Amino acid sequence: MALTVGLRPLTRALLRPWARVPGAALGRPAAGSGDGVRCFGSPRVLVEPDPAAVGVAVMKMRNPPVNSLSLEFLTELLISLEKLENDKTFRGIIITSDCPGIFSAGLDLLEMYGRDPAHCAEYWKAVQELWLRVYLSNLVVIGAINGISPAGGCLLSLSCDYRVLANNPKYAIGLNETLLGIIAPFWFKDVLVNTIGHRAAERALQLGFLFPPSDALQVGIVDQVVPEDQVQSTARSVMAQWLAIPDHARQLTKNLVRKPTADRLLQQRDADIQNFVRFISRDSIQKSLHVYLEKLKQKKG
Ligand SMILES: CC/C=C\C/C=C\C/C=C/CCC/C=C/C(=O)SCCNC(=O)CCNC(=O)[C@H](O)C(C)(C)COP(=O)(O)OP(=O)(O)OC[C@H]1O[C@@H](n2cnc3c(N)ncnc32)[C@H](O)[C@@H]1OP(=O)(O)O
Repeated sequence: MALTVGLRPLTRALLRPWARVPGAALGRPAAGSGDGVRCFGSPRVLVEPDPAAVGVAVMKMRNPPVNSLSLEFLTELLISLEKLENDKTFRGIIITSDCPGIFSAGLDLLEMYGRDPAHCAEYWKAVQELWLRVYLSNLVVIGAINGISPAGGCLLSLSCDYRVLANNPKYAIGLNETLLGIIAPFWFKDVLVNTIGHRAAERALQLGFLFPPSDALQVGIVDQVVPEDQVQSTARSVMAQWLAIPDHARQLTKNLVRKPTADRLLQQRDADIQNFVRFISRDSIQKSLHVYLEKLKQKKG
């Protein structure tokens, strides 16, 4: 899937061979990777082969303070995912967070507030790309959700094949866009409907539900809820179960199930980008984003 077509110089520069990142070349321990484990990645994404599971990589999101999906962060995630897809030694990825208490705060609001249409278009293209890359990945992708996961963070989780959520009442998950005065795009909606059903999705989307773990399990937005210190080990054991299936058969089946949903976006990516730019540029929407960003600041007292 072409990554750099139509992206501006900034993003193409970020997509340059990731090995440019000091100490993060495949085979050399990246800064802070501790015991020399062979890993790679970039400033905001650390990818470590799982020492206890052959063919499994753990992708740690580390864009403090809240793993908000900025353009740079999206680009680094895309680069890491592409490298894993192209490295045939890997069959599965566990996606998790290195930011305490937060899986991902979703799309970076500052990429959509006060930005020109060209930037919004570039940003939305990267958001589309991340979803398509995860949702259609040939790898087994398991979300080890160790923090709160609103909106874009929920979409990332829903795009995994399986979701393990830590049993901490603060770690709510959901597509809460209406609480911000915006809406979830059709492909966010489609993934939620596919996961929890039409009526539950309709209600959750309109009310901007953020489901605490027990409710998230009950409605089906996550597959398992476990004590916080068992999230990674549970993700690893589920991965082993999924990797026991022959890759080719599993990949063809995943594609059979997911391609119709992905095609709805693939067939209208440019129109979706234009719709997003028109929508997000509305004065009323910019005002909503401003009010929401102010609320976040006031919350800190
Ligand atoms: C007709 C329609 C046609 C077409 C429509 C087509 C498309 C429309 C599509 C529009 C876009 C929709 C899709 C949007 C998806 C999204 O993801 S929007 C983002 C949603 N995210 C949230 O609501 C989460 C907001 N954040 C929080 O609730 C909290 O920060 C937290 C619970 C995640 C963490 O709380 P704390 O630990 O207390 O941390 P703080 O709140 O103090 O935050 C620290 C710091 O980070 C900043 N920040 C937090 N979240 C974001 C974010 N998402 N983006 C940018 N920045 C964020 C926060 O402001 C603080 O900043 P500082 O004050 O420290 O500078």
